[in-house]
Amino acid sequence: MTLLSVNVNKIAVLRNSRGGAVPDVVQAARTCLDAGAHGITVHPRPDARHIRADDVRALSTLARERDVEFNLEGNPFATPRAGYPGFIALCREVRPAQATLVPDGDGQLTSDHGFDFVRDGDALRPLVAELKALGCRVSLFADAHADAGDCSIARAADCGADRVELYTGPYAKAHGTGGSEAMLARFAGAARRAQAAGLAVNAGHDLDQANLGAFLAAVPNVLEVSIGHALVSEALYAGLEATVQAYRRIVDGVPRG
Ligand SMILES: CC(=O)[C@@H](O)[C@H](O)COP(=O)(O)O
Ligand SMILES: NCC(=O)COP(=O)(O)O
Repeated sequence: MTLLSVNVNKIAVLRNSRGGAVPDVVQAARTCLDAGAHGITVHPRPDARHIRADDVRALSTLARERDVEFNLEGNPFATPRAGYPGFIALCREVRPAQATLVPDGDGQLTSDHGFDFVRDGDALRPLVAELKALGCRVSLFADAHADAGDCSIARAADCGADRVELYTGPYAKAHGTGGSEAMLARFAGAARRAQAAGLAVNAGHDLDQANLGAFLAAVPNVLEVSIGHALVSEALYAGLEATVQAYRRIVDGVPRG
């Protein structure tokens, strides 16, 4: 079974564009949960361009009230600054059910790569251990490399992680082109290598209603997808409740009518 975690970053983008409190990020998250989302994801960034520390606290409270998973994503190596206490500090404070570590540069437009587990392993290991001691499940953002070479995804297990989140941007880009089948085979291989190393598999980035079904059909045992940009965009046309319900039908494997 694949769980749907809705990323509400983009609700905060809209709110911040006017500097007020509308739209309400917590109300949007509540609507998603009421519509069937299994959890909520946010990825606060050091420049606080969308989700802010206070949003993290409020959404964490909502997730606890609703007994659903709160997935906090971010770069554990980003420098804290005014308004951004740092990813690990936020995890210490709110203890998310899942902490997903992502190797983004501070000014990056969006996430576009996973960890290099050979290079980053020694730095990740103590952070993963601390997060697990806090009670968080730990997932590491990972590329689906074409082969099982030195940067093999299986090395995420040596860092102590519970899961990897496959960075699905390259698949989304290839979807609908001639390269889609090869890309799906690449992701299925990466998932199998991770699972063989004892890691469970999540996936996310640029997944949408058009590409999600084929991904889940081809890649074995994806436990969770986190989806934000496309879902919030599609909700502009169809409404948030109906859009979340449409994603639920896809992750639940309900054939499209
Ligand atoms: C790790 C990942 O793929 C998402 O968290 C994505 O980066 C969302 O971040 P933005 O909403 O800032 O693009
Ligand atoms: N981890 C991926 C995520 O939370 C949402 O990514 P996107 O759907 O906004 O690209």
